[in-house]
Amino acid sequence: MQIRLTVLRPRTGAGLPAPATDVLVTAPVGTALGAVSVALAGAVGVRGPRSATHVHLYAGSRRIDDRTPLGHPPLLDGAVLALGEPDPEADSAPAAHPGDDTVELRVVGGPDAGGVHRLHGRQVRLGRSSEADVPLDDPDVSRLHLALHLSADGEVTVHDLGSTNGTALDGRPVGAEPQPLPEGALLRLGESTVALAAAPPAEQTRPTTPDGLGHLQVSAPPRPGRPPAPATAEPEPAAASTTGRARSLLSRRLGRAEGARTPATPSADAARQHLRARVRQATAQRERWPDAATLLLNALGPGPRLWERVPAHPDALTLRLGTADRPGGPGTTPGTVLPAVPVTVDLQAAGGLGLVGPPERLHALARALVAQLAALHPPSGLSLVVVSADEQVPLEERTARWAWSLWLPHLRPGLGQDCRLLVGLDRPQAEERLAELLALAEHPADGAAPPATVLLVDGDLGSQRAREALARLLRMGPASGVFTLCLAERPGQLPAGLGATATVTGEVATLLTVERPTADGERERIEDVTLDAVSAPWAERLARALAPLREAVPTARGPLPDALRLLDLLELDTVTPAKLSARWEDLPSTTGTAAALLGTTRDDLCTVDLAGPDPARHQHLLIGGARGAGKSELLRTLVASLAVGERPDRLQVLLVGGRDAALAGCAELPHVTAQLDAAADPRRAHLTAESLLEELAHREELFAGRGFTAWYAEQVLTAHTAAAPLERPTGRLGRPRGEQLPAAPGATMTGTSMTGASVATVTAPPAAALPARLVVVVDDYDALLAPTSPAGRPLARALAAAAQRGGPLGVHLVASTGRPELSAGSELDEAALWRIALRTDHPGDSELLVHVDDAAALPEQTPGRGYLRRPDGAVLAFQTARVSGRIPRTATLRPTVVAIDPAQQGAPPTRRPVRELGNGPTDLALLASALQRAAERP
Ligand SMILES: Nc1ncnc2c1ncn2[C@@H]1O[C@H](COP(=O)(O)OP(=O)(O)OP(=O)(O)O)[C@@H](O)[C@H]1O
Repeated sequence: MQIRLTVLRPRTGAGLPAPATDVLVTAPVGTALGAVSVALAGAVGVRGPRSATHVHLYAGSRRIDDRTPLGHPPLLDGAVLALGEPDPEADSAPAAHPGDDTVELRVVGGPDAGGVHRLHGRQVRLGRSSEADVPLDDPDVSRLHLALHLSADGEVTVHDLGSTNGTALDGRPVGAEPQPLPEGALLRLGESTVALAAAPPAEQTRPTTPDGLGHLQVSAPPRPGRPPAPATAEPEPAAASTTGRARSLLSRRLGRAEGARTPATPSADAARQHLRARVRQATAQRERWPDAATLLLNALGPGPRLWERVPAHPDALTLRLGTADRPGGPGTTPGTVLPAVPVTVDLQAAGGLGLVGPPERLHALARALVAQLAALHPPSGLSLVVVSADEQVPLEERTARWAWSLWLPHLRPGLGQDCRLLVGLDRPQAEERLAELLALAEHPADGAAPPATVLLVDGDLGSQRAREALARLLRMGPASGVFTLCLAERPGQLPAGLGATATVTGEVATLLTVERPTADGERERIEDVTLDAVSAPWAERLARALAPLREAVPTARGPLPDALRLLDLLELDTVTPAKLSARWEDLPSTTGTAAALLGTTRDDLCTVDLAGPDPARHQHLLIGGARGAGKSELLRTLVASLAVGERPDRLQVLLVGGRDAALAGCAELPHVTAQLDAAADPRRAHLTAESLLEELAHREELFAGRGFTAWYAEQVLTAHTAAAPLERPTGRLGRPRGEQLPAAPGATMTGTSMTGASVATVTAPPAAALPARLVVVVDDYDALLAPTSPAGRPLARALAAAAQRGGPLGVHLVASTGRPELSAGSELDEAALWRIALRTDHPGDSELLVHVDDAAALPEQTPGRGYLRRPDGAVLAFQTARVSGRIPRTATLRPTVVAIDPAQQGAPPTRRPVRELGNGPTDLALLASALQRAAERP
């Protein structure tokens, strides 16, 4: 396990910020904080204490117990630990505890947006000065600009403190006389907009589950769709505006809205309707394009809107740049203006966006945009790449500027990029990032569309090579899947090919002029947009809130992972007999299952269900692929996964191995009744073939025309009814513990005839138990079919019979073939409704297997990648999860704490010579041992 933490050194003087160091902690799962606390103190230069008991670490204002395991809350990725004293910043943290009744003041727009302030006390002053209770970094705001009063009964009033530029409440000027400030009303001071809101209710917080590895799994985002427009009160008509600079500021927003608010409508009713439509539209637009404060609250919660913009979302990749007075839509009087509604740019339409202006303001705007992308789009649907390699700016400054973004989970490389994070903070890193993006856009890994990436380029790229790569990406446009945000001081410094621009204007650089494409292919220019900008500490707070969050489903779109661990997918990182038997306990008692989790598709987990959904149809699986494509590993993954999913008395596995004893590792699973090497032991092959045929005949007789599922359910029901009056504790099938179900004559095949003397592990079901579902797994099926395989021929005939008659009887075949042309036309080929093509040598092989030729284009470097054809005809690309790997190296190493150099995060990481332990147990061995013990539990 690896987590990134920040350690704060005790302050050296009052008012001075605590010096901070970011560290990478590498430790086995379950390591307690105490094991690394001395090293954490050492990382910030505090040496001396030899024992953990002398090192006190705090998360916020709370001391952390030394026994807290690393990777569990609060020791999650991105956490800040204060050494020796509570975190001095902890009290100023906004809204970490939703659900109480307090009122919040949110800064919803302007050059210092995003703030969320809990209102405490009777009077709260807002202003530019540090003396203000809510300081705002807005040049148009006076030092002490306005005051809010909170009465004991919860009423809030506002009055201006004699500010230079005035205050406006929903368009009406506010003077020295206190006016009620209702929730949701927009209060304007300078270029900033603030609003009162109730703290979000606790039930709006999305559930999270710690994974023990430093992350919190967040449940899937809501389905794509737009949030409904909330009901709002009608505003009062606006009054006249004020004088001087105040007039110039307010009239820009209010004057035009003013004029529009006196429509010549035929009746008062119609006027009211138009006014209602205007309010509804403005509110709906503000909801749809959330402000920075809403984003922060959703990251901290995490709230319902976190990562809502999955790729299919109608607003995916559309950025809110600021707010302006914009024309009303249908239902409002012509000429109506919606005040202070978001102005957006759709990156999918524009391809790229150029941002021009003075660096400081530009970076604050860029922070708001990157934070917005990260809070609204899940990392599986969007990756972010930050490149800041302009050699005119010192490396330290570039690094400090973008250090906050390094906490965003969207910067983690997911496609084998040679770096720790997707950043380019010097020339070689920038060249590498651009080359990677170009390669991905021009040669997508497996023929699929490249994943969406937003590339932020801050200033010049530092080299001709990188500039050329960017120019090629921009020429490709949205088809490249890369959407670029370019920052420049002057328009002439922007590269060609950006479809939209936003230029910072205004006396104090708080406005934007936006040029963007319209839906009908024209260009549109919008002036006087009050830009949304956020401070660096705000952006870091949001990024740290996102740092530990992970989507509950490992992949939701786009690239398939290069490698996956089955135990991770099964959420069995630490696999114990108790966990396994708990899963079996939860199984339904009527019909056995035969579902195997194989890996992930682009959207979801990849599962094969041999028992459903139509049990009357033959449910077999045929797997084909070239040498080294990953067939044997896929079989092992399938068998391991079947075993986790069903108890050994209800699902049994017969292994028929091919060359290389590829299935040997599975023989230890308690579900495996026999393992046979047909070529090495022709006699047993013969006996096995006979037993299989007998078993089919026996089941046909026993079930008397019914299917396995129906018959099984009936037997369980009968046993359950018979057992009920006994009032004894019942077992998992509903039968009294220790009692047998009614004898099923002949139902002994799995315990006797199919299990031979030379079997590695035999776990027989209780005598006379119900016949279990039987999965016959055959590696190298084509070898059995070959005319040179006399030993295999009887077995091949029995397998053919199982293919034709077995499905409804609960006997399923899973077979792999390296020569699809040999297995083509066989009974199994005819009957298999589930089909997989891993990488094939020829398109024709892929066609034979999954009826599309795509598997021939799969790369050799990613064994286990393939296409699954489901019984409904859908064909999905997937990556097989691995079960024969050894436990990750970090799982057994001594814990280490290493300082992180942010400037090197984009450089190739130092290679470890061995990625897995050479002689530790494989995941399969760990799983088999835990399954055996689970099977022995009463
Ligand atoms: N899903 C996977 N993830 C990562 N590596 C894999 C995966 N599947 C297979 N490999 C690796 O690829 C190599 C070949 O895998 P495997 O033996 O399963 O292929 P095969 O198709 O059975 O080959 P052959 O036909 O030669 O027996 C092995 O080194 C294995 O570790």
